[in-house]
Amino acid sequence: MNKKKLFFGLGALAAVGIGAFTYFKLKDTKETESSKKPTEKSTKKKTTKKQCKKFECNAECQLNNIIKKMKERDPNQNEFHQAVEEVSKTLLPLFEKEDKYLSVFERMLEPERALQFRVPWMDEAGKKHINRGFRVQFNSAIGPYKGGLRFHPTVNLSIVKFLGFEQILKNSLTTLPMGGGKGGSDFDPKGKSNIEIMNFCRAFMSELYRHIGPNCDVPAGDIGVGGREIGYLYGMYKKITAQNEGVLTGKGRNWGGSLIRPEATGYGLVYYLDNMLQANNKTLKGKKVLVSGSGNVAQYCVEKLLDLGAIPLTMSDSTGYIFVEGGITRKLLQDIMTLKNVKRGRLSSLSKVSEIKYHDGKRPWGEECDIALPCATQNEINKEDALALVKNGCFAVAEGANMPSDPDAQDIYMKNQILYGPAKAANAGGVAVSGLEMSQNSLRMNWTREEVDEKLQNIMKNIFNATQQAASLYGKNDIDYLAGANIAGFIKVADSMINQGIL
Ligand SMILES: NC(=O)C1=CN([C@@H]2O[C@H](COP(=O)(O)OP(=O)(O)OC[C@H]3O[C@@H](n4cnc5c(N)ncnc54)[C@H](O)[C@@H]3O)[C@@H](O)[C@H]2O)C=CC1
Ligand SMILES: O=C(O)CCC(=O)C(=O)O
Repeated sequence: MNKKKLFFGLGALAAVGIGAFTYFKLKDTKETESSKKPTEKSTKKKTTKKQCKKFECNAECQLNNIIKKMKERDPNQNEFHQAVEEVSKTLLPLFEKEDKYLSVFERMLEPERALQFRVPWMDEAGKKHINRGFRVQFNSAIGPYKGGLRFHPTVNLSIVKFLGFEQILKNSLTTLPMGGGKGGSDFDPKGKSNIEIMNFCRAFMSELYRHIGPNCDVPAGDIGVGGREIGYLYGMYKKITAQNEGVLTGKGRNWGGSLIRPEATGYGLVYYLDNMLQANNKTLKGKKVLVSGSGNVAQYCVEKLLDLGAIPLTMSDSTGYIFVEGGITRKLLQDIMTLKNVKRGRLSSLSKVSEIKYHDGKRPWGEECDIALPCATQNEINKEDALALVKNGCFAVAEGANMPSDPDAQDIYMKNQILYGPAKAANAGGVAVSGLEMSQNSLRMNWTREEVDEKLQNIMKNIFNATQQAASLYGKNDIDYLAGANIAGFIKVADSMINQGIL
């Protein structure tokens, strides 16, 4: 190499170095200098794709870059992308006002820790099986990681990350000190014997135990994980560690559980709905309600609807739905609880009961109603379903399940001024009472049913108020509770992350 070329090469390297240093320095400064607000002019600047270069990039352009990078990093995680994109759209007005939050948001998209492990177990016939276990410890800015475990054949890293990401903001909304996490396995509990369920839970905990603890990470239930599974998981944790401590929630009431935890997600959903209706001069009494699902959340949602004088018309499972013209009665609900929780059977087995119409392979969203409460699983309401709801008179949707409405369905709610209670606000009652279970464990005390229920009602009221306030500050309109929930949940976590430095 001649001297001229060497000189030129060194010069170019130095220029790139100085450029990169200045860029990262600028990024750093944005995050730590929280008091510097952007000027009116800079927040209003519109960006075209052409303008999208490092130093001209406004909030929208920077956000697009963050989303692009996230997708490139994990191209196959569709559910996670969906959850993040929904949140990011609603946070843009906040980022435009306070650009310190952008880099925090970027950091928030990367889990603090994502664990994947082998779960080998044996069935009753002596056959060996291998499943995959996951625990994503997403964010601990405001407290120990907290969130459920899902056992379902569809579970993969994308599902666990979408659920864990939602959990960060949901837990923040509860006002309790809980970070976000989620876990599970692609194990399918359907058709397994009690002994097989126990074998699997023991195998799962024999790895998970080393990563969790009452001040570090506190799992609970979700789809396919109820009181029975929490019992087997807790028993194994105790056997390995010799510690009797609040490492899981949803425990049995005789061994550290909280009263009302089984009911909490369904009850909390109806409390949130009731607050949302009252704020819009409506009531629940006499309203016809479509409920999907027939598991933990759906069952107690129907129970609370009956308490408050509404008329639940439907319930469903993965093979179809039941419609009851005059409304599901307490007696029928009791039968469904026994069918699902004890016999572990299908709703189709009720098809011969005279007052029930069973619709095989369908979802309930085509029926006439006032209110829809999806309580089964993600993306169970699509564009066609949402259009059918609107056409058939539905004026409110509140989500018991996590992310049950796909983005098209959400757009339709918005365009038609449907009162929409998004999952991370409306179904936060479950994790809120899990937080109360943790408090009772720490205090070594048990609160009464009435005490816990009163706290749950207050928490759901506060969550509704927080989502309402943030909606009127940053939302597209005063009933944009989706934006309200995302923004109210995000600010608390983001401020805590900023306070704790770049970790
Ligand atoms: N258990 C809890 O405390 C909380 C649960 N959730 C969410 O609520 C939803 C329901 O959970 P759980 O009731 O706890 O579970 P679960 O296991 O008790 O019941 C799940 C229900 O969903 C139905 N289901 C599952 N996949 C389906 C599909 N593809 N199509 C139609 N129905 C289907 C099942 O048949 C069952 O009725 C999930 O989205 C979960 O993430 C949200 C907050 C807390
Ligand atoms: O109670 C908990 O920790 C779990 C609740 C949960 O998984 C959820 O809110 O989706």
